[in-house]
Amino acid sequence: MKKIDQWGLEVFEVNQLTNGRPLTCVTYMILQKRNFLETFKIPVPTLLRYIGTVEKHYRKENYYHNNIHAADVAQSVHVLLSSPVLSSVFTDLEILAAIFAGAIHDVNHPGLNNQFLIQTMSELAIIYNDVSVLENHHLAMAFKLLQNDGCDIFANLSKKERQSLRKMVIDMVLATDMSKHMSLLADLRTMVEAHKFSKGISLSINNYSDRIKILQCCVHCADLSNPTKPLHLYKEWVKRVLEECWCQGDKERNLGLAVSPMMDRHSVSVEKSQVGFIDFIVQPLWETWADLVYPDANKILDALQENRDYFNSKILTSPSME
Ligand SMILES: COc1ccc(C2=NN(C3CCN(C(=O)CN4C(=O)CC(C)(C)CC4=O)CC3)C(=O)[C@@H]3CC=CC[C@H]23)cc1OC
Ligand SMILES: [Mg+2]
Ligand SMILES: [Zn+2]
Repeated sequence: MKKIDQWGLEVFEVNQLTNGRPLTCVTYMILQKRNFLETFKIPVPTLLRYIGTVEKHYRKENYYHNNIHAADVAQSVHVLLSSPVLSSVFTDLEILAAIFAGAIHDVNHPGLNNQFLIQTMSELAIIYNDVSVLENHHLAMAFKLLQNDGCDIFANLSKKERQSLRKMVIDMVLATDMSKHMSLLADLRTMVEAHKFSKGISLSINNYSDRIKILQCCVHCADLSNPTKPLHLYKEWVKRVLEECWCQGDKERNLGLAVSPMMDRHSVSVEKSQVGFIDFIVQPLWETWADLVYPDANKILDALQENRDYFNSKILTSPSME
């Protein structure tokens, strides 16, 4: 577990070693490492009870949106916020909020996307009026579980700290809704451009909207970090996300609903969709993040490029083999 600070933690091995409790283990290690248990007076039994309950509310039957993905995102947030360029930019409370957001950001995910829940007028879509249905559900569940006996890990924070943490966590998890991706990226680009003119001056951002923007992007980057990880991990995530998408596609087909492109096991080209996902979504976001924390994310950008080239080389070249 000394790898808790490294990009590319063997999170599937951690899952094996912890008998299926990687989220509890990773979250405990990170908070311990950052001395947050002392700083925020979080009793270990309370942390283990709460995060253990959260872990149980991730659906193990999901191939992708499960507790391993949550552990992966929480740990990735931890590494991103350890970036030297960002050292002394964020307060301990902001970092605690971001790690917590990463840990709970997909809790109780049904393995179906917002579009499906809305189209089938599911209970969740009715509750949240079709607006960021999943993301609202993850947040409500996470904060509800805090009220379980002996689970309030934030009991020893001041009222003001609790309110601030809650607002930041809500803003970060709502920003993991992919429908917010383009506007989030545009805002980040604007900030990076503005920061370039203050070259050399360390990232000094003193208004909430800029600070939360960077934290939102940090969690969003972590949520879209699969293609930036060592290839063997990335390939495992591709297998899992496709399995989960294809299950949804099967449900859509059986319900006579239109099957979205990536969800159709009979038509999707795995390699093509990964190259497209990287070119249109992942690379633009990570390029901008890497600009913000230059040069700290250069190795991550290189790994992304290598992984893109790998999948691109696997695309069947001769058209006849389409
Ligand atoms: C490891 O591979 C993946 C991991 C996670 C995801 C997720 N996908 N999405 C959406 C992202 C936006 N989106 C697409 O871009 C689908 N798509 C196209 O529409 C055409 C294209 C750009 C050429 C290729 C392409 O990928 C739909 C799916 C989510 O909302 C999930 C939940 C939150 C974060 C990411 C996650 C996708 C992966 O491989 C595609
Ligand atoms: Mg999500
Ligand atoms: Zn996620």
